[in-house]
Amino acid sequence: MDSSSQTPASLHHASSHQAPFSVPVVDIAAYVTGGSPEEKAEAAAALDHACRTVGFIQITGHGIPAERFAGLMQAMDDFFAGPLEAKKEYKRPAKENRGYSPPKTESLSFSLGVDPVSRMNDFFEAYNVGAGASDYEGFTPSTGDYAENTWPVTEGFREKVEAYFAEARRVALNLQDAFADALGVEQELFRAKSQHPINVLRMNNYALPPGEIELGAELTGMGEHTDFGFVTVLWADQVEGLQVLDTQGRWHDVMPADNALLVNLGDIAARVTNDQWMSTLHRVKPPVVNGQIKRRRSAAFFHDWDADAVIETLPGTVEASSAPLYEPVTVHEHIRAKLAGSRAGIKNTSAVREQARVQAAL
Ligand SMILES: O=C(O)CCC(=O)C(=O)O
Ligand SMILES: [Fe+2]
Repeated sequence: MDSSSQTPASLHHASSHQAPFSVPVVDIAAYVTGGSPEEKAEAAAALDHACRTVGFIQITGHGIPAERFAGLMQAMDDFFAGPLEAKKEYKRPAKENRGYSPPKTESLSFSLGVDPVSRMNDFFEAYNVGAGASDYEGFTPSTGDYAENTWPVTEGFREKVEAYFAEARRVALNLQDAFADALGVEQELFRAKSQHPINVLRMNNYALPPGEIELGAELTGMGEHTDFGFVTVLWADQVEGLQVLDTQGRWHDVMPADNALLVNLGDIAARVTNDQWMSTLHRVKPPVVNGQIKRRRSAAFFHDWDADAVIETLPGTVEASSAPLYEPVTVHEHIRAKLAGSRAGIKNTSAVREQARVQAAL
């Protein structure tokens, strides 16, 4: 998998005695097209191994047709190419997590309560869409996690993005069933927590206009963070920039293999498994070539469960002799604390375990 996962040369000497870092490739077709019990068991075992050791996976057999990806990329290109002032028309209050986020208005490391290394906000710009209350029939939310979307006038944007959103959501649900099998719990247990899931698609554009880069400055596309939810389905350009922290505290560049989607676990998965599965720290530092950022795009679909679902350890994940590592918390409370950090600059003080891992990184 040389082309999909590389260790920067400067890290080779430090890690030469360890197994090389790679993000496992798992074919999930059995869960997409209804494979045999044996095929499902094989995929579930491979997912379980990846979730215990890396927390990032590359999935093939996801069943998303090429034209859905092409549509998503086109929609992103058409919108982000517009002038900043026009894009700012689509800004929404931070707590709604919808619409346009201009460059340098968010700081993901604050979601962990960690100061950004550069003391500057992250330079990505993003457009967020998500499940609104009206998407769930007969549902009246008691929290503000289900804001309706704002759609830009960009021609075709809404249709293309909605079409991709539906596919990514389906993949997240296929994975959720596979994860239940991998953990040896009833699929119904996770489905019951996903009656009206907080689902968000964040389309990220890492690009800075020429002249905005101070060479030598510590530029961060997106600061180190763990994702907040259960599972993230991540489409990304095959351009370097995404870096993932391994269990030894070292960062590694990760690029998706041809036709693969990246998948990573979020905090909910780590909390319900009492950290047997990993909510892996990651960040984005796109390469600077000839004084210019090499443009990179990504689209992260977050499947975050219902706002009122309680995040607590699954049966069998806490040994009789040990205690749960996290207090039970609702999805709403957990997501609020993280978003207040990244989008409103209020340091999250409830991410003690994740914070310690960032600080231990080399
Ligand atoms: O751009 C990427 O590859 C990662 C994006 C990401 O981590 C996120 O949106 O949470
Ligand atoms: Fe992320």
